[in-house]
Amino acid sequence: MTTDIEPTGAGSPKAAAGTAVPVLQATGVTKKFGGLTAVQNVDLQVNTGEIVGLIGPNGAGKTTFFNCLTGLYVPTDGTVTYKGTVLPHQSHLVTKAGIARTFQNIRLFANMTVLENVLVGRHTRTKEGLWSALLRGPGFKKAEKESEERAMELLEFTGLAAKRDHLARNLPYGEQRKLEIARALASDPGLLLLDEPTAGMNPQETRTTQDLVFAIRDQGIAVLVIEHDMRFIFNLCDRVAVLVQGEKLVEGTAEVVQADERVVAAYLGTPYEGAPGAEEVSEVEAAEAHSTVGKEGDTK
Ligand SMILES: Nc1ncnc2c1ncn2[C@@H]1O[C@H](COP(=O)(O)OP(=O)(O)OP(=O)(O)O)[C@@H](O)[C@H]1O
Repeated sequence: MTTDIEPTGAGSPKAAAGTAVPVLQATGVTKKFGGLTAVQNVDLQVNTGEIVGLIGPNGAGKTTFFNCLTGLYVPTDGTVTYKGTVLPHQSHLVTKAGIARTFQNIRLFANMTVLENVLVGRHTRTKEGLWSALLRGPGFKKAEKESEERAMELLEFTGLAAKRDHLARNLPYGEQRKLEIARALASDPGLLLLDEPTAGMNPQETRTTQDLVFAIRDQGIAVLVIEHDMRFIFNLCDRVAVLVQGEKLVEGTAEVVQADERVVAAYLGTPYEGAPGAEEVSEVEAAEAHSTVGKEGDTK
């Protein structure tokens, strides 16, 4: 069996040299839920060979933005293109186009084996139809064999090959997250979206996940990752975008983002000049100051 992927740990922190070509282009993406604007006019580009981070405080709109990219939500406004083609608003078509994702809350088939979970992720790339599957003809058997070989390659890649016959629900938490990544990779994506891949992991597991993401990038798959673990994000990403109250506040290298005082203020909840909602905050503060002055005056 030939494999075009190296085992976990083969990655390196440096992006592969070469001309950057846009893989994902989100332009003016807005998502409203009734009166709540969860994502406001966000532009984001991910290029070939890149790992891009998306960070922001709780409720900033990160997952909603992911859902707009992957067809789970229809954006209220804006467009999303993958390799220059506008994406449909249906998640299975987005997967077919070449974008795969994992979820914040693990979504495995708990009572299926590790191998079966990866095979499920393979179905968008399997051409054999229903009748072929029911009759189990030669075409189906060949496709089934190829799918299984590919699934095993991915289990080797993610370090889960020895557990191929274990039920997904019996895996330790960190391995369940890796299995989600293996299943996402089974659709042969050009872009992988990871929603909090290290949530609940210990430092050792986080380190292994970092190596795994580098190795995925080194296979030519661009990565966009949401994560609250700042050390992980800043070690991993070529670029980081910061969302605050649905708007993109800053975008740049780890150094640029870390040095931006507005980012620190956003995480600490301190309003800064021009921040979304800052005008309302200063109006409230002015009104409170005014009423305090009034009360002090009353006591005189
Ligand atoms: N389906 C929905 N209906 C209504 N409001 C929603 C829906 N999904 C998200 N929201 C709201 O949109 C805002 C952004 O939520 P979102 O989950 O995208 O934030 P997040 O940055 O991913 O947060 P966290 O880091 O906590 O996961 C929040 O105010 C949330 O309550």
